[in-house]
Amino acid sequence: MTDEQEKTPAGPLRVGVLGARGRMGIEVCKAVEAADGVELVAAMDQGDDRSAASNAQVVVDFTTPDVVMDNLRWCIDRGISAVVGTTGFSEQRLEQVREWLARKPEVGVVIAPNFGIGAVLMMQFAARAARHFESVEIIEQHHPAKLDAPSGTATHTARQIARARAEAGLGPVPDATKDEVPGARGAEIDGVRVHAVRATGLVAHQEVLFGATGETLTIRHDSYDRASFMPGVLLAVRAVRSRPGLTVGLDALLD
Ligand SMILES: NC(=O)c1ccc[n+]([C@@H]2O[C@H](COP(=O)([O-])OP(=O)(O)OC[C@H]3O[C@@H](n4cnc5c(N)ncnc54)[C@H](O)[C@@H]3O)[C@@H](O)[C@H]2O)c1
Ligand SMILES: O=C(O)C1=N[C@H](C(=O)O)CCC1
Repeated sequence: MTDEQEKTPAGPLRVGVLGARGRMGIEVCKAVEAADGVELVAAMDQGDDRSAASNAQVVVDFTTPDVVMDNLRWCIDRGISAVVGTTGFSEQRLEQVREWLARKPEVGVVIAPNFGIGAVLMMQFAARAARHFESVEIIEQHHPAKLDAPSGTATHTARQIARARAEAGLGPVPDATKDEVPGARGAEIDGVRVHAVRATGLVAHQEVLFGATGETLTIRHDSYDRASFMPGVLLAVRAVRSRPGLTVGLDALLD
C-alpha cells in the first residue's frame, strides 16, 4: 500500500479474489459486489497477472490445493491479509503459513475448510458428541467436479473428533471387518473412517454417524447452493485484518 492510500480516510475495504472464474470465485465476486463496506478491486484467475491484486487489503482465495500456498506467500509478503477457502491444508502447510506470518505480524490469514455457518455448527456438534459414542464414521458427499477427496471439511471433522475421543480416553473405534476389496471401509484419518461420495446433483453434504449400544446419532449438514458459503466468507473478509496471525476455521469468528 502506498503512503497516500494509508493516509486516505477509511473507504470501503478493498478485496481481491483469486480463482475468480471458478465455481466459488464467481459467487464470491458477486457477494463482495453486493455487500456494504467492501469493494471488489481485482478478480483474478489462472494466467492473469496477480499483481493487479496488489492494491487489495484482503485477498480471498478459492483456487486449487497446488497453487494456494504460492498465492498465500505472495499475499503475506505484500502485507495483504487473506481469507482462504481452498482445501488441502495439512498440519505442515498450516505450520508453514505460521512461519511466514511470524515475519509479518500485522497480517491476518483465515483458512476455513467450510464457510457454511451450518457446516461449522455441524462440526462443533460432532466434536461435542464424539466423547459419548464408541463408534463414529464420516460420510461426505460432493459434486463430481471436486478435485480432492476426502473433503477438507471431512478431514477437519475427523481431526476434531479424534481429539475429543483422545481427551475422553476413548480407545480405537471397534471394527472387526477385514477389507475384502481395498477401500471398502473408506479412508482413515486419525482413526476415524471417512467415506467420500461423488454424484451429479450434489453440492456439499456431510453426515457424521455415531453409534453406542442400542442407539445411533446422525448429524447432517447440506449445502444445496454455493450462496450458503457467502455469509461466512464475508464475515471472514470483514474480520481478518483485526485478527493478526493464523485463524483456522470460522469458530472463533462466530463466538
Ligand atoms: N471452504 C469452503 O467453504 C469451500 C467451499 C467450496 C469449495 N471449497 C474449495 O475451494 C476450492 C475451489 O473450489 P471450486 O469449486 O470453486 O473450484 P473451481 O475448479 O471451480 O475453481 C478454481 C479456480 O481457480 C483457478 N485457478 C487455478 N490456479 C490459479 C492461480 N494460480 N491463480 C488464480 N486462479 C487459479 C481455476 O482456473 C479455477 O477457475 C477447492 O479447493 C474446494 O475444495 C471450499
Ligand atoms: O465444492 C467443494 O469442493 C467444497 N469443498 C470444501 C471441502 O472440501 O470441504 C467445502 C465444501 C465444498
